[in-house]
Amino acid sequence: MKTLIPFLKRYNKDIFFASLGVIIVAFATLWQPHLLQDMISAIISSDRSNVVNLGMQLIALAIIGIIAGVFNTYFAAKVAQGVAADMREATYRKIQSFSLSNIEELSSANLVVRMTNDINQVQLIVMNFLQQIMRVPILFVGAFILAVMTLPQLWWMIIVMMIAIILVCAFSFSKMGKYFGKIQTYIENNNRLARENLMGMRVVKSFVQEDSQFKTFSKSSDDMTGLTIVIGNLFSILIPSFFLIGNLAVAASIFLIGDIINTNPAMLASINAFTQYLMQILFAIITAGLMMTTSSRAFVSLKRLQEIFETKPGLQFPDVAPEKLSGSVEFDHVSFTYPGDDEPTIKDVSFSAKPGEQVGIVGATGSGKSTLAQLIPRLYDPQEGTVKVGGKNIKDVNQKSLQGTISFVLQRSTLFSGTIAENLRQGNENATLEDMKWAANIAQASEFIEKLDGKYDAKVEERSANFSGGQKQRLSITRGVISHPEILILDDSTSALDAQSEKRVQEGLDRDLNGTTTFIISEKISSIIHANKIIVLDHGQIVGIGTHDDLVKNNNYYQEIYNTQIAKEDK
Ligand SMILES: Nc1ncnc2c1ncn2[C@@H]1O[C@H](COP(=O)(O)OP(=O)(O)OP(=O)(O)O)[C@@H](O)[C@H]1O
Repeated sequence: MKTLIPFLKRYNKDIFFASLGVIIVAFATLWQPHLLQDMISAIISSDRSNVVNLGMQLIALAIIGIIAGVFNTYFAAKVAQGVAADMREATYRKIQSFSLSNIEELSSANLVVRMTNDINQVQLIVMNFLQQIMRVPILFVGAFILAVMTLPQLWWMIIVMMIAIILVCAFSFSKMGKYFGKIQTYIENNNRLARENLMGMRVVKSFVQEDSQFKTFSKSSDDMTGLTIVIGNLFSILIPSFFLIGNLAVAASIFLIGDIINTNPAMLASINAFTQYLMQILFAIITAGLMMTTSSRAFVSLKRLQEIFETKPGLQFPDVAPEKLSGSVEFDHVSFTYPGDDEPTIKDVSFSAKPGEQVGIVGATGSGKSTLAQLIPRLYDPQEGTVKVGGKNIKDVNQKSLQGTISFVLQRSTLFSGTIAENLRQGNENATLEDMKWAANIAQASEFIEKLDGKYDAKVEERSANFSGGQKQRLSITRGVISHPEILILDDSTSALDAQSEKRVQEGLDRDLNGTTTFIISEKISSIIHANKIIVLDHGQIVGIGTHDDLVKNNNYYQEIYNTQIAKEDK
Protein backbone atom coordinates (compact mmCIF):
# COMPACT_ATOMS: atom_id res chain seq x y z
CA MET A 1 0.00 0.00 0.00
CA LYS A 2 2.94 2.28 0.78
CA THR A 3 3.75 2.14 -2.95
CA LEU A 4 0.21 2.76 -4.12
CA ILE A 5 -0.85 5.65 -1.86
CA PRO A 6 1.29 8.39 -3.46
CA PHE A 7 -0.12 7.41 -6.87
CA LEU A 8 -3.71 7.43 -5.57
CA LYS A 9 -3.31 10.84 -3.93
CA ARG A 10 -3.18 12.54 -7.32
CA TYR A 11 -6.74 11.36 -7.97
CA ASN A 12 -8.43 12.39 -4.71
CA LYS A 13 -11.32 14.14 -6.44
CA ASP A 14 -12.03 11.25 -8.81
CA ILE A 15 -11.84 8.75 -5.94
CA PHE A 16 -14.41 10.87 -4.06
CA PHE A 17 -16.83 10.83 -7.03
CA ALA A 18 -16.30 7.09 -7.64
CA SER A 19 -17.02 6.40 -3.95
CA LEU A 20 -20.10 8.64 -3.98
CA GLY A 21 -21.43 6.71 -7.00
CA VAL A 22 -20.91 3.34 -5.35
CA ILE A 23 -22.52 4.45 -2.07
CA ILE A 24 -25.64 5.53 -4.01
CA VAL A 25 -25.64 2.16 -5.86
CA ALA A 26 -25.41 0.29 -2.53
CA PHE A 27 -28.30 2.21 -0.94
CA ALA A 28 -30.44 1.84 -4.08
CA THR A 29 -29.78 -1.93 -4.05
CA LEU A 30 -30.73 -2.16 -0.38
CA TRP A 31 -33.88 -0.12 -0.77
CA GLN A 32 -35.31 -2.12 -3.68
CA PRO A 33 -36.45 -5.24 -1.72
CA HIS A 34 -38.07 -2.94 0.85
CA LEU A 35 -40.06 -1.08 -1.82
CA LEU A 36 -40.98 -4.38 -3.46
CA GLN A 37 -42.18 -5.67 -0.11
CA ASP A 38 -44.46 -2.61 0.26
CA MET A 39 -45.65 -3.07 -3.32
CA ILE A 40 -46.53 -6.78 -2.85
CA SER A 41 -48.41 -5.86 0.33
CA ALA A 42 -50.30 -3.16 -1.62
CA ILE A 43 -51.14 -5.71 -4.37
CA ILE A 44 -52.39 -8.21 -1.77
CA SER A 45 -54.57 -5.54 -0.15
CA SER A 46 -55.69 -4.30 -3.63
CA ASP A 47 -54.44 -0.77 -2.92
CA ARG A 48 -54.11 0.21 -6.59
CA SER A 49 -53.02 3.81 -6.21
CA ASN A 50 -50.26 2.75 -3.81
CA VAL A 51 -49.18 0.00 -6.25
CA VAL A 52 -48.72 2.56 -9.03
CA ASN A 53 -46.98 4.98 -6.67
CA LEU A 54 -44.59 2.30 -5.36
CA GLY A 55 -44.02 1.00 -8.92
CA MET A 56 -42.94 4.50 -9.97
CA GLN A 57 -40.63 4.73 -6.94
CA LEU A 58 -39.10 1.35 -7.85
CA ILE A 59 -38.42 2.48 -11.43
CA ALA A 60 -36.97 5.80 -10.20
CA LEU A 61 -34.73 3.93 -7.74
CA ALA A 62 -33.53 1.59 -10.48
CA ILE A 63 -32.73 4.58 -12.75
CA ILE A 64 -30.83 6.33 -9.92
CA GLY A 65 -28.90 3.08 -9.32
CA ILE A 66 -28.00 2.77 -13.01
CA ILE A 67 -26.87 6.42 -13.30
CA ALA A 68 -24.82 6.16 -10.09
CA GLY A 69 -23.29 2.89 -11.40
CA VAL A 70 -22.20 4.52 -14.66
CA PHE A 71 -20.85 7.49 -12.69
CA ASN A 72 -18.87 5.13 -10.46
CA THR A 73 -17.49 3.09 -13.37
CA TYR A 74 -16.37 6.23 -15.21
CA PHE A 75 -14.43 7.66 -12.27
CA ALA A 76 -13.09 4.27 -11.11
CA ALA A 77 -11.74 3.58 -14.62
CA LYS A 78 -10.23 7.07 -14.77
CA VAL A 79 -8.39 6.51 -11.48
CA ALA A 80 -7.30 2.91 -12.29
CA GLN A 81 -6.00 3.79 -15.74
CA GLY A 82 -4.37 7.00 -14.51
CA VAL A 83 -2.62 5.22 -11.64
CA ALA A 84 -1.40 2.46 -14.01
CA ALA A 85 -0.10 5.01 -16.55
CA ASP A 86 1.66 7.04 -13.83
CA MET A 87 3.16 3.86 -12.37
CA ARG A 88 4.39 2.74 -15.77
CA GLU A 89 6.08 6.10 -16.32
CA ALA A 90 7.56 6.17 -12.81
CA THR A 91 8.90 2.61 -13.22
CA TYR A 92 10.32 3.43 -16.63
CA ARG A 93 11.99 6.58 -15.28
CA LYS A 94 13.38 4.69 -12.32
CA ILE A 95 14.79 1.96 -14.57
CA GLN A 96 16.52 4.63 -16.67
CA SER A 97 18.37 5.70 -13.52
CA PHE A 98 19.62 2.15 -12.94
CA SER A 99 23.21 1.21 -13.46
CA LEU A 100 24.11 -1.81 -15.58
CA SER A 101 24.64 -3.80 -12.35
CA ASN A 102 21.09 -2.97 -11.22
CA ILE A 103 19.67 -4.24 -14.51
CA GLU A 104 21.81 -7.37 -14.46
CA GLU A 105 20.69 -8.10 -10.89
CA LEU A 106 16.97 -7.67 -11.63
CA SER A 107 17.18 -9.17 -15.17
CA SER A 108 15.52 -7.42 -18.07
CA ALA A 109 12.81 -10.11 -18.59
CA ASN A 110 11.79 -9.69 -14.99
CA LEU A 111 11.64 -5.89 -15.36
CA VAL A 112 9.42 -6.20 -18.44
CA VAL A 113 6.92 -8.41 -16.55
CA ARG A 114 6.88 -5.93 -13.68
CA MET A 115 6.22 -3.06 -16.05
CA THR A 116 3.40 -4.85 -17.86
CA ASN A 117 1.73 -7.69 -15.97
CA ASP A 118 2.29 -6.43 -12.43
CA ILE A 119 1.03 -2.94 -13.29
CA ASN A 120 -2.03 -4.50 -14.97
CA GLN A 121 -2.75 -6.35 -11.72
CA VAL A 122 -2.56 -3.10 -9.79
CA GLN A 123 -4.86 -1.40 -12.31
CA LEU A 124 -7.37 -4.23 -11.89
CA ILE A 125 -7.36 -4.07 -8.12
CA VAL A 126 -7.75 -0.27 -8.03
CA MET A 127 -10.75 -0.58 -10.34
CA ASN A 128 -12.21 -3.41 -8.23
CA PHE A 129 -11.71 -1.58 -4.99
CA LEU A 130 -13.32 1.59 -6.22
CA GLN A 131 -16.28 -0.38 -7.50
CA GLN A 132 -16.70 -2.59 -4.45
CA ILE A 133 -14.89 -1.28 -1.41
CA MET A 134 -17.79 0.80 -0.04
CA ARG A 135 -20.46 -1.33 -1.58
CA VAL A 136 -19.50 -4.54 0.23
CA PRO A 137 -19.68 -3.26 3.85
CA ILE A 138 -22.79 -1.15 3.20
CA LEU A 139 -24.55 -4.07 1.51
CA PHE A 140 -23.45 -6.54 4.14
CA VAL A 141 -24.41 -4.47 7.20
CA GLY A 142 -27.50 -2.92 5.55
CA ALA A 143 -28.88 -6.25 4.24
CA PHE A 144 -28.20 -7.91 7.59
CA ILE A 145 -30.10 -5.20 9.54
CA LEU A 146 -32.97 -5.07 7.05
CA ALA A 147 -33.27 -8.88 6.93
CA VAL A 148 -33.45 -9.08 10.73
CA MET A 149 -35.98 -6.22 10.75
CA THR A 150 -38.07 -7.96 8.08
CA LEU A 151 -38.25 -11.41 9.74
CA PRO A 152 -36.72 -11.14 13.25
CA GLN A 153 -37.59 -14.78 14.07
CA LEU A 154 -35.15 -16.01 11.36
CA TRP A 155 -32.05 -14.07 12.53
CA TRP A 156 -30.22 -17.35 13.22
CA MET A 157 -30.77 -18.50 9.63
CA ILE A 158 -28.63 -15.57 8.43
CA ILE A 159 -25.85 -16.48 10.85
CA VAL A 160 -25.86 -20.16 9.76
CA MET A 161 -25.72 -19.16 6.07
CA MET A 162 -22.90 -16.71 6.74
CA ILE A 163 -20.81 -19.26 8.63
CA ALA A 164 -21.25 -21.83 5.82
CA ILE A 165 -20.22 -19.34 3.14
CA ILE A 166 -17.25 -18.02 5.11
CA LEU A 167 -15.99 -21.60 5.60
CA VAL A 168 -16.20 -22.35 1.86
CA CYS A 169 -14.53 -18.99 1.07
CA ALA A 170 -11.70 -19.50 3.56
CA PHE A 171 -10.96 -22.96 2.15
CA SER A 172 -10.91 -22.09 -1.54
CA PHE A 173 -9.52 -18.56 -1.45
CA SER A 174 -6.58 -19.53 0.76
CA LYS A 175 -5.64 -22.18 -1.84
CA MET A 176 -6.05 -19.76 -4.74
CA GLY A 177 -3.86 -17.04 -3.18
CA LYS A 178 -0.91 -19.47 -3.19
CA TYR A 179 -1.41 -20.34 -6.85
CA PHE A 180 -1.72 -16.70 -7.98
CA GLY A 181 1.82 -15.97 -6.70
CA LYS A 182 3.15 -18.94 -8.70
CA ILE A 183 1.43 -17.82 -11.90
CA GLN A 184 3.42 -14.57 -11.89
CA THR A 185 6.67 -16.56 -11.84
CA TYR A 186 5.47 -18.69 -14.76
CA ILE A 187 4.58 -15.58 -16.79
CA GLU A 188 8.09 -14.27 -16.18
CA ASN A 189 9.62 -17.54 -17.29
CA ASN A 190 7.50 -17.72 -20.44
CA ASN A 191 8.42 -14.15 -21.36
CA ARG A 192 12.11 -14.83 -20.88
CA LEU A 193 12.00 -17.99 -23.00
CA ALA A 194 10.01 -16.32 -25.78
CA ARG A 195 12.34 -13.31 -25.82
CA GLU A 196 15.49 -15.41 -25.91
CA ASN A 197 14.06 -17.60 -28.65
CA LEU A 198 13.05 -14.67 -30.86
CA MET A 199 16.29 -12.78 -30.35
CA GLY A 200 18.36 -15.85 -31.03
CA MET A 201 16.26 -17.13 -33.93
CA ARG A 202 19.26 -17.30 -36.25
CA VAL A 203 21.11 -19.55 -33.80
CA VAL A 204 17.99 -21.65 -33.23
CA LYS A 205 17.59 -22.21 -36.95
CA SER A 206 21.23 -22.78 -37.77
CA PHE A 207 21.61 -25.37 -35.00
CA VAL A 208 18.19 -26.88 -35.82
CA GLN A 209 17.06 -26.23 -32.25
CA GLU A 210 13.40 -25.53 -33.05
CA ASP A 211 12.14 -28.75 -31.45
CA SER A 212 14.15 -28.52 -28.27
CA GLN A 213 13.29 -24.80 -27.89
CA PHE A 214 9.64 -25.63 -28.44
CA LYS A 215 9.77 -28.41 -25.81
CA THR A 216 11.28 -26.09 -23.19
CA PHE A 217 8.71 -23.40 -23.92
CA SER A 218 5.75 -25.76 -24.07
CA LYS A 219 6.71 -27.33 -20.73
CA SER A 220 6.76 -23.94 -19.03
CA SER A 221 3.54 -22.93 -20.79
CA ASP A 222 1.85 -26.25 -19.87
CA ASP A 223 2.85 -25.84 -16.22
CA MET A 224 1.19 -22.44 -16.20
CA THR A 225 -1.91 -23.78 -17.96
CA GLY A 226 -2.11 -26.59 -15.37
CA LEU A 227 -2.12 -24.07 -12.57
CA THR A 228 -4.71 -21.88 -14.30
CA ILE A 229 -6.92 -24.96 -14.69
CA VAL A 230 -6.60 -25.71 -10.96
CA ILE A 231 -7.72 -22.16 -10.17
CA GLY A 232 -10.55 -22.47 -12.71
CA ASN A 233 -11.65 -25.74 -11.10
CA LEU A 234 -11.70 -24.15 -7.68
CA PHE A 235 -13.90 -21.38 -9.06
CA SER A 236 -16.19 -23.85 -10.77
CA ILE A 237 -16.81 -25.58 -7.43
CA LEU A 238 -17.05 -22.33 -5.56
CA ILE A 239 -19.80 -20.48 -7.38
CA PRO A 240 -22.36 -23.37 -7.39
CA SER A 241 -21.53 -24.01 -3.71
CA PHE A 242 -22.41 -20.42 -2.86
CA PHE A 243 -25.70 -20.60 -4.69
CA LEU A 244 -26.48 -23.97 -3.13
CA ILE A 245 -25.99 -22.48 0.35
CA GLY A 246 -28.04 -19.37 -0.56
CA ASN A 247 -30.89 -21.38 -2.08
CA LEU A 248 -30.92 -23.83 0.85
CA ALA A 249 -31.25 -20.85 3.21
CA VAL A 250 -34.14 -19.46 1.12
CA ALA A 251 -35.89 -22.88 0.98
CA ALA A 252 -35.43 -23.37 4.73
CA SER A 253 -36.88 -19.92 5.44
CA ILE A 254 -39.95 -20.63 3.30
CA PHE A 255 -40.30 -24.06 4.90
CA LEU A 256 -40.09 -22.63 8.42
CA ILE A 257 -42.52 -19.76 8.11
CA GLY A 258 -44.38 -20.50 4.87
CA ASP A 259 -47.43 -21.71 6.86
CA ILE A 260 -47.96 -18.25 8.27
CA ILE A 261 -48.84 -17.04 4.74
CA ASN A 262 -52.15 -18.95 5.01
CA THR A 263 -53.19 -16.81 7.95
CA ASN A 264 -51.26 -13.67 7.06
CA PRO A 265 -50.85 -13.21 3.26
CA ALA A 266 -48.73 -10.05 3.82
CA MET A 267 -46.03 -12.43 5.05
CA LEU A 268 -45.43 -13.33 1.38
CA ALA A 269 -44.01 -9.83 0.84
CA SER A 270 -41.77 -10.17 3.90
CA ILE A 271 -40.44 -13.59 2.82
CA ASN A 272 -39.66 -12.17 -0.62
CA ALA A 273 -37.75 -9.21 0.89
CA PHE A 274 -35.98 -11.49 3.40
CA THR A 275 -34.73 -13.88 0.71
CA GLN A 276 -33.50 -10.95 -1.38
CA TYR A 277 -31.55 -9.65 1.60
CA LEU A 278 -30.10 -13.12 2.14
CA MET A 279 -28.85 -13.06 -1.45
CA GLN A 280 -27.37 -9.60 -0.93
CA ILE A 281 -25.48 -10.83 2.15
CA LEU A 282 -24.29 -13.80 0.10
CA PHE A 283 -23.15 -11.49 -2.70
CA ALA A 284 -21.31 -9.20 -0.24
CA ILE A 285 -19.38 -12.12 1.30
CA ILE A 286 -18.46 -13.62 -2.08
CA THR A 287 -17.30 -10.24 -3.37
CA ALA A 288 -15.23 -9.63 -0.23
CA GLY A 289 -13.61 -13.07 -0.60
CA LEU A 290 -12.86 -12.53 -4.28
CA MET A 291 -11.45 -9.12 -3.52
CA MET A 292 -9.18 -10.56 -0.87
CA THR A 293 -7.90 -13.17 -3.31
CA THR A 294 -7.31 -10.76 -6.17
CA SER A 295 -5.77 -8.35 -3.69
CA SER A 296 -3.31 -11.02 -2.60
CA ARG A 297 -2.24 -11.28 -6.25
CA ALA A 298 -2.08 -7.49 -6.57
CA PHE A 299 -0.11 -7.23 -3.32
CA VAL A 300 2.48 -9.62 -4.76
CA SER A 301 2.63 -7.31 -7.81
CA LEU A 302 2.85 -4.19 -5.65
CA LYS A 303 5.70 -5.73 -3.69
CA ARG A 304 7.54 -6.46 -6.91
CA LEU A 305 7.03 -2.86 -8.07
CA GLN A 306 8.06 -1.58 -4.64
CA GLU A 307 11.36 -3.44 -5.13
CA ILE A 308 12.01 -1.40 -8.27
CA PHE A 309 11.20 1.90 -6.55
CA GLU A 310 13.36 0.98 -3.56
CA THR A 311 16.35 -0.20 -5.58
CA LYS A 312 19.07 2.38 -5.12
CA PRO A 313 20.73 3.24 -8.43
CA GLY A 314 24.07 1.42 -8.37
CA LEU A 315 25.70 4.67 -9.41
CA GLN A 316 24.89 8.12 -8.10
CA PHE A 317 26.14 11.14 -10.00
CA PRO A 318 26.81 14.27 -7.92
CA ASP A 319 24.47 17.21 -8.31
CA VAL A 320 27.14 19.65 -9.47
CA ALA A 321 27.25 22.26 -12.21
CA PRO A 322 27.94 21.01 -15.74
CA GLU A 323 31.44 21.68 -17.02
CA LYS A 324 33.50 21.21 -20.13
CA LEU A 325 36.01 18.40 -19.78
CA SER A 326 39.11 17.89 -21.87
CA GLY A 327 39.91 14.49 -23.41
CA SER A 328 42.62 13.36 -21.01
CA VAL A 329 42.07 10.01 -19.27
CA GLU A 330 43.92 8.74 -16.24
CA PHE A 331 43.62 5.41 -14.39
CA ASP A 332 45.30 5.29 -11.00
CA HIS A 333 45.64 1.80 -9.46
CA VAL A 334 42.15 0.80 -10.58
CA SER A 335 40.67 -2.59 -9.63
CA PHE A 336 37.17 -3.73 -10.46
CA THR A 337 35.13 -6.83 -9.60
CA TYR A 338 31.72 -7.55 -11.14
CA PRO A 339 28.90 -7.83 -8.55
CA GLY A 340 28.73 -11.43 -7.36
CA ASP A 341 32.21 -12.34 -8.68
CA ASP A 342 35.02 -13.37 -6.34
CA GLU A 343 37.93 -12.46 -8.58
CA PRO A 344 38.56 -8.93 -9.89
CA THR A 345 38.27 -8.54 -13.68
CA ILE A 346 40.51 -5.45 -13.68
CA LYS A 347 43.55 -5.58 -11.41
CA ASP A 348 45.56 -2.56 -10.32
CA VAL A 349 45.50 -0.81 -13.69
CA SER A 350 47.32 2.53 -14.11
CA PHE A 351 47.87 4.49 -17.33
CA SER A 352 47.17 7.91 -18.80
CA ALA A 353 46.15 9.24 -22.19
CA LYS A 354 46.62 12.85 -23.34
CA PRO A 355 43.92 14.71 -25.30
CA GLY A 356 43.99 13.73 -28.96
CA GLU A 357 46.00 10.54 -28.39
CA GLN A 358 45.04 7.25 -29.98
CA VAL A 359 45.22 4.40 -27.48
CA GLY A 360 44.96 0.77 -28.55
CA ILE A 361 43.84 -1.84 -26.03
CA VAL A 362 44.76 -5.37 -27.00
CA GLY A 363 44.57 -8.72 -25.26
CA ALA A 364 43.10 -12.19 -25.50
CA THR A 365 39.36 -12.75 -25.34
CA GLY A 366 38.08 -12.28 -21.80
CA SER A 367 41.19 -10.36 -20.72
CA GLY A 368 39.03 -7.42 -19.56
CA LYS A 369 39.33 -4.97 -22.48
CA SER A 370 35.62 -4.04 -22.61
CA THR A 371 35.38 -3.93 -18.84
CA LEU A 372 38.30 -1.51 -18.67
CA ALA A 373 36.68 0.72 -21.31
CA GLN A 374 33.32 0.70 -19.50
CA LEU A 375 34.97 2.28 -16.47
CA ILE A 376 35.78 5.47 -18.46
CA PRO A 377 32.14 6.66 -18.99
CA ARG A 378 31.35 5.31 -15.48
CA LEU A 379 29.10 2.47 -16.55
CA TYR A 380 30.55 0.75 -13.47
CA ASP A 381 32.47 2.15 -10.52
CA PRO A 382 35.80 0.53 -9.60
CA GLN A 383 36.08 -0.73 -6.03
CA GLU A 384 39.67 0.55 -5.81
CA GLY A 385 41.58 3.39 -7.42
CA THR A 386 40.40 6.42 -9.35
CA VAL A 387 39.49 7.18 -12.93
CA LYS A 388 39.98 10.77 -14.09
CA VAL A 389 38.67 12.45 -17.21
CA GLY A 390 39.86 15.95 -18.06
CA GLY A 391 41.89 15.83 -14.84
CA LYS A 392 38.77 15.33 -12.65
CA ASN A 393 37.76 12.24 -10.68
CA ILE A 394 34.71 11.05 -12.63
CA LYS A 395 32.84 10.47 -9.35
CA ASP A 396 32.81 14.26 -8.89
CA VAL A 397 31.54 15.07 -12.36
CA ASN A 398 28.01 15.87 -13.46
CA GLN A 399 26.46 12.96 -15.43
CA LYS A 400 25.66 15.00 -18.55
CA SER A 401 29.15 16.53 -18.62
CA LEU A 402 30.80 13.12 -18.47
CA GLN A 403 28.51 11.46 -20.96
CA GLY A 404 28.66 14.49 -23.27
CA THR A 405 32.45 14.18 -23.33
CA ILE A 406 32.58 10.46 -24.15
CA SER A 407 31.15 8.50 -27.05
CA PHE A 408 31.12 4.74 -26.67
CA VAL A 409 30.64 2.54 -29.74
CA LEU A 410 29.75 -0.82 -28.27
CA GLN A 411 31.02 -4.20 -29.34
CA ARG A 412 27.50 -5.31 -30.20
CA SER A 413 25.88 -2.63 -32.38
CA THR A 414 22.45 -1.73 -31.06
CA LEU A 415 20.19 0.39 -33.23
CA PHE A 416 16.62 1.31 -32.34
CA SER A 417 13.61 0.92 -34.60
CA GLY A 418 12.85 4.20 -36.35
CA THR A 419 14.90 5.90 -39.06
CA ILE A 420 18.63 6.17 -39.61
CA ALA A 421 18.45 9.90 -38.83
CA GLU A 422 16.64 9.22 -35.53
CA ASN A 423 19.35 6.77 -34.55
CA LEU A 424 22.12 9.19 -35.48
CA ARG A 425 20.48 11.98 -33.48
CA GLN A 426 20.91 9.87 -30.36
CA GLY A 427 24.57 10.81 -30.72
CA ASN A 428 23.80 14.49 -31.28
CA GLU A 429 20.20 15.65 -30.99
CA ASN A 430 20.85 18.78 -33.04
CA ALA A 431 22.67 17.01 -35.86
CA THR A 432 21.89 18.45 -39.30
CA LEU A 433 21.95 16.47 -42.54
CA GLU A 434 25.42 17.90 -43.15
CA ASP A 435 26.64 16.59 -39.78
CA MET A 436 25.19 13.16 -40.59
CA LYS A 437 26.94 13.08 -43.95
CA TRP A 438 30.22 14.16 -42.34
CA ALA A 439 30.00 11.43 -39.69
CA ALA A 440 28.84 8.76 -42.15
CA ASN A 441 31.81 9.64 -44.32
CA ILE A 442 34.25 8.88 -41.49
CA ALA A 443 32.44 5.60 -40.69
CA GLN A 444 32.36 4.52 -44.35
CA ALA A 445 28.57 4.44 -44.16
CA SER A 446 27.70 7.17 -46.73
CA GLU A 447 27.95 4.88 -49.69
CA PHE A 448 25.29 2.39 -48.59
CA ILE A 449 23.04 5.01 -46.93
CA GLU A 450 22.92 7.03 -50.17
CA LYS A 451 21.68 3.92 -52.01
CA LEU A 452 18.78 3.35 -49.58
CA ASP A 453 15.21 4.44 -50.26
CA GLY A 454 14.79 7.63 -48.25
CA LYS A 455 18.56 7.76 -47.52
CA TYR A 456 18.92 9.15 -43.98
CA ASP A 457 15.16 8.74 -43.48
CA ALA A 458 15.34 5.04 -44.39
CA LYS A 459 13.67 2.75 -41.88
CA VAL A 460 15.55 0.80 -39.24
CA GLU A 461 13.47 -2.25 -38.35
CA GLU A 462 13.23 -3.90 -34.94
CA ARG A 463 16.71 -5.09 -33.85
CA SER A 464 17.95 -3.47 -37.10
CA ALA A 465 17.18 -6.74 -38.89
CA ASN A 466 17.25 -4.98 -42.29
CA PHE A 467 21.00 -4.21 -42.04
CA SER A 468 24.04 -6.46 -42.28
CA GLY A 469 26.49 -6.80 -39.38
CA GLY A 470 28.99 -4.53 -41.17
CA GLN A 471 26.32 -1.90 -41.97
CA LYS A 472 25.17 -1.90 -38.34
CA GLN A 473 28.74 -1.34 -37.19
CA ARG A 474 29.19 1.54 -39.66
CA LEU A 475 25.95 3.16 -38.46
CA SER A 476 27.04 2.73 -34.83
CA ILE A 477 30.37 4.38 -35.57
CA THR A 478 28.54 7.21 -37.39
CA ARG A 479 26.37 7.73 -34.28
CA GLY A 480 29.51 7.64 -32.14
CA VAL A 481 31.47 10.30 -34.01
CA ILE A 482 28.61 12.66 -34.90
CA SER A 483 28.98 14.69 -31.70
CA HIS A 484 32.71 15.39 -32.26
CA PRO A 485 33.39 13.81 -28.84
CA GLU A 486 36.42 14.65 -26.74
CA ILE A 487 36.82 10.92 -26.09
CA LEU A 488 35.79 8.14 -28.46
CA ILE A 489 35.81 4.48 -27.44
CA LEU A 490 35.57 1.94 -30.25
CA ASP A 491 35.04 -1.44 -28.62
CA ASP A 492 35.84 -3.97 -31.33
CA SER A 493 33.62 -1.79 -33.50
CA THR A 494 35.21 -2.64 -36.82
CA SER A 495 35.27 -6.43 -36.43
CA ALA A 496 32.66 -6.94 -39.17
CA LEU A 497 34.41 -4.57 -41.62
CA ASP A 498 36.74 -5.75 -44.36
CA ALA A 499 40.39 -4.71 -44.04
CA GLN A 500 40.00 -1.98 -46.69
CA SER A 501 36.99 -0.35 -45.00
CA GLU A 502 38.62 -0.61 -41.58
CA LYS A 503 41.66 1.20 -42.96
CA ARG A 504 39.45 3.94 -44.40
CA VAL A 505 37.62 4.39 -41.07
CA GLN A 506 41.04 4.72 -39.44
CA GLU A 507 42.07 7.36 -41.99
CA GLY A 508 38.77 9.19 -41.48
CA LEU A 509 39.32 9.30 -37.71
CA ASP A 510 42.91 10.56 -38.19
CA ARG A 511 41.76 13.23 -40.64
CA ASP A 512 38.52 14.53 -39.10
CA LEU A 513 38.79 13.71 -35.39
CA ASN A 514 42.43 14.38 -34.69
CA GLY A 515 41.67 16.32 -31.47
CA THR A 516 39.69 13.38 -30.06
CA THR A 517 41.26 10.92 -27.63
CA THR A 518 40.41 7.59 -29.23
CA PHE A 519 40.49 4.18 -27.55
CA ILE A 520 40.49 1.33 -30.03
CA ILE A 521 39.81 -2.06 -28.48
CA SER A 522 40.66 -5.06 -30.55
CA GLU A 523 42.04 -8.54 -30.47
CA LYS A 524 43.73 -7.83 -33.82
CA ILE A 525 47.05 -6.01 -33.67
CA SER A 526 46.47 -4.72 -37.22
CA SER A 527 43.60 -2.58 -35.88
CA ILE A 528 45.75 -0.77 -33.31
CA ILE A 529 49.18 -0.91 -34.89
CA HIS A 530 49.28 2.86 -35.55
CA ALA A 531 48.10 3.92 -32.08
CA ASN A 532 50.25 6.38 -30.11
CA LYS A 533 50.07 4.01 -27.19
CA ILE A 534 49.07 0.37 -26.93
CA ILE A 535 47.93 -1.16 -23.63
CA VAL A 536 48.40 -4.93 -23.49
CA LEU A 537 46.00 -6.67 -21.11
CA ASP A 538 46.24 -10.17 -19.71
CA HIS A 539 43.75 -11.44 -17.10
CA GLY A 540 42.80 -7.86 -16.21
CA GLN A 541 46.37 -6.70 -15.70
CA ILE A 542 48.53 -4.46 -17.85
CA VAL A 543 51.44 -6.55 -19.06
CA GLY A 544 52.80 -4.02 -21.51
CA ILE A 545 52.36 -0.44 -22.58
CA GLY A 546 54.05 1.45 -25.41
CA THR A 547 54.07 1.90 -29.17
CA HIS A 548 53.89 -1.08 -31.51
CA ASP A 549 57.60 -0.82 -32.30
CA ASP A 550 58.53 -0.74 -28.59
CA LEU A 551 56.30 -3.65 -27.72
CA VAL A 552 57.36 -5.83 -30.62
CA LYS A 553 60.95 -5.38 -29.48
CA ASN A 554 60.56 -5.54 -25.72
CA ASN A 555 57.35 -7.29 -24.72
CA ASN A 556 57.22 -11.08 -24.86
CA TYR A 557 53.45 -11.31 -24.47
CA TYR A 558 52.83 -8.81 -27.27
CA GLN A 559 55.41 -10.50 -29.49
CA GLU A 560 53.61 -13.80 -29.01
CA ILE A 561 50.24 -12.36 -30.05
CA TYR A 562 51.83 -10.53 -32.97
CA ASN A 563 53.69 -13.56 -34.25
CA THR A 564 50.58 -15.75 -34.00
CA GLN A 565 48.56 -13.21 -35.96
CA ILE A 566 51.22 -12.69 -38.61
CA ALA A 567 51.51 -16.46 -39.00
CA LYS A 568 47.73 -16.71 -39.49
CA GLU A 569 47.75 -13.96 -42.12
CA ASP A 570 50.61 -15.65 -43.99
CA LYS A 571 48.75 -18.95 -44.28
N1 LIG B 1 28.33 -8.00 -16.90
C1 LIG B 1 29.20 -8.92 -16.47
N2 LIG B 1 29.00 -9.56 -15.29
C2 LIG B 1 29.88 -10.47 -14.84
N3 LIG B 1 31.03 -10.80 -15.48
C3 LIG B 1 31.28 -10.20 -16.66
C4 LIG B 1 30.38 -9.23 -17.20
N4 LIG B 1 30.89 -8.79 -18.38
C5 LIG B 1 32.06 -9.46 -18.54
N5 LIG B 1 32.29 -10.30 -17.53
C6 LIG B 1 33.46 -11.17 -17.35
O1 LIG B 1 34.63 -10.36 -17.26
C7 LIG B 1 35.69 -10.94 -17.97
C8 LIG B 1 36.24 -9.90 -18.98
O2 LIG B 1 35.23 -9.65 -19.94
P1 LIG B 1 35.42 -8.52 -21.03
O3 LIG B 1 34.21 -8.48 -21.88
O4 LIG B 1 35.84 -7.26 -20.37
O5 LIG B 1 36.65 -9.10 -21.85
P2 LIG B 1 37.20 -8.69 -23.28
O6 LIG B 1 38.68 -8.70 -23.18
O7 LIG B 1 36.56 -7.43 -23.76
O8 LIG B 1 36.69 -9.92 -24.12
P3 LIG B 1 36.30 -10.00 -25.68
O9 LIG B 1 37.52 -9.68 -26.48
O10 LIG B 1 35.89 -11.42 -25.85
O11 LIG B 1 35.21 -9.04 -25.87
C9 LIG B 1 35.16 -12.20 -18.63
O12 LIG B 1 35.57 -13.30 -17.83
C10 LIG B 1 33.66 -12.04 -18.57
O13 LIG B 1 33.04 -13.28 -18.37
